[in-house]
Amino acid sequence: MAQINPSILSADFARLAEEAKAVEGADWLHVDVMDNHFVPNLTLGVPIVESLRRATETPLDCHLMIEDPDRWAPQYVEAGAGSVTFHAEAAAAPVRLAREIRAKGARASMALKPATPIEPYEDLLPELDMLLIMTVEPGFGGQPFLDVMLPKIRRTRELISKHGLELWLQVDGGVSATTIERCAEAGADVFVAGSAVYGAKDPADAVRTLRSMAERSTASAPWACGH
Ligand SMILES: O=C(CO)[C@H](O)[C@H](O)COP(=O)(O)O
Repeated sequence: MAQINPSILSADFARLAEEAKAVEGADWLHVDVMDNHFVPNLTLGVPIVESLRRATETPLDCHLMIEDPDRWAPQYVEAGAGSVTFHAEAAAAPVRLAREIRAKGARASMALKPATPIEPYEDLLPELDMLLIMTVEPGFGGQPFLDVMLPKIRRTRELISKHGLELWLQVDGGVSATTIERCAEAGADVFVAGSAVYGAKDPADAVRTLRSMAERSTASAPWACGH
């Protein structure tokens, strides 16, 4: 089943609780944590995640675009995140960190920037619940989708199938009604959408539309059966 995770990076930060409620019905709320070091932008941290946890029933999918995730990621689990994504380029000990996130009770996920290949991480995949392939350079919403990432999505789906893993494959960046079908056909099953959801007149309806487009595109994919 396709999952749609609205990215609060495109929400109105002065009304975060209302903006979170506006997309109830989404699978997860994608929370973009940026430290102005790993990426050239600054957003929010642990206290706001704690507040969001109280403001919505939707589980929180925290994407840490930060340096030193080995130190900070466990605090996001304690703050109430149901899934925590750290970047492969930033983690000093990704296996140890994934195990710690899981041991604390959240789903462990690792992200790859566009220029980072999947192949060196093949042996780590069983340690993860989700792999995030960035389809823009991380840091800002509203950027155009990088379709040169489609082969990497395909290769990652093949590795997941080869190893028989129950790993979710998330894409983030430029996902919209014009790009989601290509991502789904390539093998993604979790879709982060910022401007395509919060830029819509009815964000909840945008979530439903994106989900049905993705589901139609993957209905006959062998890896999607029973998903
Ligand atoms: O991680 C991100 C940027 O680093 C955002 O989640 C992403 O860009 C979503 O915004 P949009 O759908 O508008 O591209």
